[in-house]
Amino acid sequence: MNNDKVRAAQMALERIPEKAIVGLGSGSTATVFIELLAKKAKEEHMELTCVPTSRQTEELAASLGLRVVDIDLVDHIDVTVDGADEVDDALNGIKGGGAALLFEKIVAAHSHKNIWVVDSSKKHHQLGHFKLPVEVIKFGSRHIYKYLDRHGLKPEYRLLSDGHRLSTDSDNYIIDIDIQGIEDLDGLANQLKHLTGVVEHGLFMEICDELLVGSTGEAFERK
Ligand SMILES: O=C[C@H](O)[C@H](O)[C@H](O)COP(=O)(O)O
Repeated sequence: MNNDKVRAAQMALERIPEKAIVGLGSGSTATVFIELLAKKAKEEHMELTCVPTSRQTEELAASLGLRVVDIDLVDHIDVTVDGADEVDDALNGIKGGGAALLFEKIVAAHSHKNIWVVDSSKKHHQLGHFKLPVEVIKFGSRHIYKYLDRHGLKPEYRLLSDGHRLSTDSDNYIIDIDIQGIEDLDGLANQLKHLTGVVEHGLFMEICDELLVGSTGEAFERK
């Protein structure tokens, strides 16, 4: 197991109350957290209800004995622990490298606290090293692709290893775009949200409340 991920996950674990509704993120770092959480919950008889952010996370959490419920069955989520693909100094980030950005953003929006667990390679002064995932409805997606191309964003459909296009948990496509050098990310987020056929994008602005960096043991709170 990757030590940086374990350390970040352990730091997050300390922040989970004995009784809580917990949002479970997706990806490899979130997976480490879920495994540790399931172990601690069993050993310490924690009273947890968990809300997953992807089918994969749902299956994992249930298989480890965590109580998993649909987001619509809870009024709110106390704390969500998730990974990120890139984070800047203001704790804004890019997510969706594992194509789970839509459910992740919905769960985050209903969480009182959002904790991200990363290693220091994900931290950059400005976002754009990681391609920004944009989730689009399949119908007419080629037109969105062409729009993004015309705007110099170098779009690429996310493909599976067999060359077919990836389908998300909501049966949409992901188009990854290059946002290097773009300073007005709020403007970009707004522009993307207003494109008919775009379901969501992976820019998570002012969502992360606390960032835990496993490789250094540092914790940062959003100002
Ligand atoms: O869609 C996937 C999620 O946004 C993940 O949280 C993100 O890709 C980070 O994953 P990992 O911890 O595997 O680097």
